[in-house]
Amino acid sequence: MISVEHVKVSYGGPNVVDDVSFDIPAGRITGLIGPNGAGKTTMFNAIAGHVPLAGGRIKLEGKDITSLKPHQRAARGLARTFQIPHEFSQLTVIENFMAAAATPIGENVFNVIFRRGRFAEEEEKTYRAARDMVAFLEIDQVKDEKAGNLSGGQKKLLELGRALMQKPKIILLDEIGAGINRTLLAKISDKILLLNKEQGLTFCLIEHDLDYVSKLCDEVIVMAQGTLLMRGAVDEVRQDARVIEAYFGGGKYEARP
Ligand SMILES: Nc1ncnc2c1ncn2[C@@H]1O[C@H](COP(=O)(O)OP(=O)(O)OP(=O)(O)O)[C@@H](O)[C@H]1O
Repeated sequence: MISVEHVKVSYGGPNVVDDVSFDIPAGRITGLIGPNGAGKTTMFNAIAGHVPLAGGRIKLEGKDITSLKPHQRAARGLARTFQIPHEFSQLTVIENFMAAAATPIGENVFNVIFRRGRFAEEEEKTYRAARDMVAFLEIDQVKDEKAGNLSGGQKKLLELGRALMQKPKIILLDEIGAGINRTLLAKISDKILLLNKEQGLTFCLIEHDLDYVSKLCDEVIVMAQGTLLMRGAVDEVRQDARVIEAYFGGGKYEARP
């Protein structure tokens, strides 16, 4: 689905991602793990087009997307969530979902003036899709709440819903489970597994809790200090001496309390 080929990224100084190559296979849930500062979010930024590459290329379904802007990559089916949710805080949950929907028909003047009927029809369709998303995520009680007033966990659900409204083929989830309680965490994993199994949606997720990763992911890619350390099944990776050294600093792994 995604091929990362010899990617390098620099924020002005030395490369923080340095010659990294891996594939994210279609229809699977792949984890991207590694210690703080390993370059995981930077890699997501590179894949989604939020930072320029200092070298290498990114392919989506075999096509080179390296020169495409983020919205062009989104139009080809690539969605992402952010570690710090990017909601429109003054809009309600429903409005946030509508704003995130793929290619609203009313976006240019021609459509607004000459295709009013069609515009209303599309808007109604988008509204229905937004309502369906509220139902899918089971957040009916906050659907008319301004996004800025939601709890941290509810914002994570909103972030997932906004990505899903783009009708993507692949979603990059950046620490969707961070800082939320176990009940909500379980709910989010159920949704991810359902979307993967029933719709074949591809996921790549960054997450620090390896127990959580092992429940969701078929395979994990491990980064450390801007490089690719290894990839494999979670249990295999967990026992690898290089990973223990890099990821856990040689210490014992502590599960989420
Ligand atoms: N906008 C930026 N400008 C300059 N340096 C940055 C920027 N963003 C990240 N970095 C640096 O790039 C390196 C990789 O950071 P990145 O956030 O990609 O790591 P990470 O693996 O996602 O870490 P974490 O698990 O803590 O989120 C770090 O040394 C970080 O300080």
